[in-house]
Amino acid sequence: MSRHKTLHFPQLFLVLATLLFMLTGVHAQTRPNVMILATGGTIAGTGASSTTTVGYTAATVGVQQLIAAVPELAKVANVKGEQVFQIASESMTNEHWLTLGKRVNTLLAQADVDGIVITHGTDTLEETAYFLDLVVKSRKPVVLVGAMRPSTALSADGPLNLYNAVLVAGSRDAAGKGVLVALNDQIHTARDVTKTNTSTPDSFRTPELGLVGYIQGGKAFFYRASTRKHTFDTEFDIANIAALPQVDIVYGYANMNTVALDAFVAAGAKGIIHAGVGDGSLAARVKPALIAARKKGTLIVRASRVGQGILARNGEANDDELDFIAADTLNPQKARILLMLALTKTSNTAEIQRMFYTY
Ligand SMILES: NC(=O)CC[C@H](N)C(=O)O
Repeated sequence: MSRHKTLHFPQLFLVLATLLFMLTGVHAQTRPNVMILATGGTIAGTGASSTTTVGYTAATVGVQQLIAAVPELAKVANVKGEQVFQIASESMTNEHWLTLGKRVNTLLAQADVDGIVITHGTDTLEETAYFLDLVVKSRKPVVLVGAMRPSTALSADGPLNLYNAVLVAGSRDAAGKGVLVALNDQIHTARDVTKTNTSTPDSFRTPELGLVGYIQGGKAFFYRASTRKHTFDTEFDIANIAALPQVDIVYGYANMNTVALDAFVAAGAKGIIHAGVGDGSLAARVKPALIAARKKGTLIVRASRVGQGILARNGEANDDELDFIAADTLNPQKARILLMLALTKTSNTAEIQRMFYTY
């Protein structure tokens, strides 16, 4: 005798209802919860006309308007917005970073937040990204995004960049990869990405070390990850930090003098990033001032203005003897961030050099 029973109406109804629920209700529930923290920049900028791509005003459009401009977001994530700041990113300060970092950590500790997108001006986007890469205590994705054209421009890049960033922040594959930067359909690591062009949409690049992924057809694809420690795996904790130590950058060039260096040291700089020419070479008339500053207690990190390559420790200067630190592959603006955070833990140069080879 057959064990099969005919499905009667109430059972059939239940099966159909369950199927319908799975196709609609459950789908909505499984969409990731992505928080968009808006800070300003060109992505929130407006110009006088649709052909204005320079000379516009940054940081005028609010986060709800940014979200409303991309209704497609609702299909890929449960998106909420929060206006953290409304500034052009050249005005970003250490205080803004501490506020933002603490807010990100608070949100990521919540079970109902799966990932965070931060909209940001592009000028210092790489710096904020690297700061967060060192202080965010979570494996959940954090993605920085900006735009090179204001929201009012023809072919504005902000809306698609935002959509892509939300996709990355909601992607399981992005978890544990550190803070990411997504613009122009590409995904980069915070540590290695840099702005390379004053105005074109392909400005964000990771020269030599390479991007880590692409966004295409509504999906993030990853091909590599950084070997450097980040986020959940760093020794830095800003929870109880109200201010960061003063660290400044002196730029190297032919005919360089010590005016800026002396002024920074006199103003109480705890550390100086020497953005030297070439492999971080020290001009004959600047070197004695750096040595004197170190003797007085200021930490000196040798970095390069070149933009690519390893800064060789004990190469252009005897760092062991002078008690200087080599920046490894960090550009000067990122070396400044690591030195500030390092100084919250120690002023031991060997320890700080270890950090520069770790993060
Ligand atoms: N493309 C941009 O976002 C640059 C605008 C502005 N200078 C900023 O960084 O916020």
